[in-house]
Amino acid sequence: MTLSANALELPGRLDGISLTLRPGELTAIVGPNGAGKSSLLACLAGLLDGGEVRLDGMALDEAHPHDRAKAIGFLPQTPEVAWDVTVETLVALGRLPWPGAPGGAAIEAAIAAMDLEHLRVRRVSRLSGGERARALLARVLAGEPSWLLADEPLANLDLAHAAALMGKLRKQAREGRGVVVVLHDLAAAMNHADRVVVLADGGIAADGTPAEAMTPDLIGAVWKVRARWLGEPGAKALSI
Ligand SMILES: Nc1ncnc2c1ncn2[C@@H]1O[C@H](COP(=O)(O)OP(=O)(O)OP(=O)(O)O)[C@@H](O)[C@H]1O
Repeated sequence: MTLSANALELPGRLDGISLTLRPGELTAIVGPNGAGKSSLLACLAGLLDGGEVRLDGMALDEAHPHDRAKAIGFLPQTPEVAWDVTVETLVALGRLPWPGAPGGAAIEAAIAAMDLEHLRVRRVSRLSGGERARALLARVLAGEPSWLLADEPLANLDLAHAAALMGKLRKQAREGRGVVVVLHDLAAAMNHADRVVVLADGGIAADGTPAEAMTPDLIGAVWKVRARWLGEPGAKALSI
């Protein structure tokens, strides 16, 4: 089930972006502030209309909203939680696209995957920023979507949870999901992604394996910094 975009256009935001994303891969979308990353992700999720997006050949805007919600799980950059429910209830809300279907196992798996067992009866208003981010991602995972689209999921996470989360997202991809994440941490993209799409000024500046897409020259041209990669494959750091 591929997810593809054809010549997406949003004035001042996206400038004719086409790409095909494949299941089983962790794709990182990177780029400077304002490059269009969130806009692209929202278009791929069917939440913003920038043109043609197809899920396995079918136009996303023709899919029933329930089917779309089952296929694509989306975690926005600043998710709102409308009700001050417990973590367990919040995660269970991820089963809404599946009315009547048993979801206990999926909810438990999502709670375990996000390391939330000890917080399950805690109300959302009493979580730290990082705990809340993990609970919100668990809600998306509980829906067992074929595609997982997350906008800056590392933003509030400490070092250990950020590394663990990238490992978990990679595992989701290895199990057959398509995983697409917007990241600012280029080292996380280098060490964990299968594919990196670099955006600049609403267009694609590079697209390939992390090493192909994020060369020091490309980073220099897009971010206007002199950078070099240090360390071994899988544990690289960016020196600026
Ligand atoms: N609702 C909107 N209407 C018009 N322009 C917008 C809107 N939201 C964002 N923009 C503009 O579109 C461009 C791309 O924004 P977008 O949020 O997609 O970038 P981004 O790469 O995700 O940035 P960041 O790294 O800062 O989150 C920016 O110039 C932004 O000011």
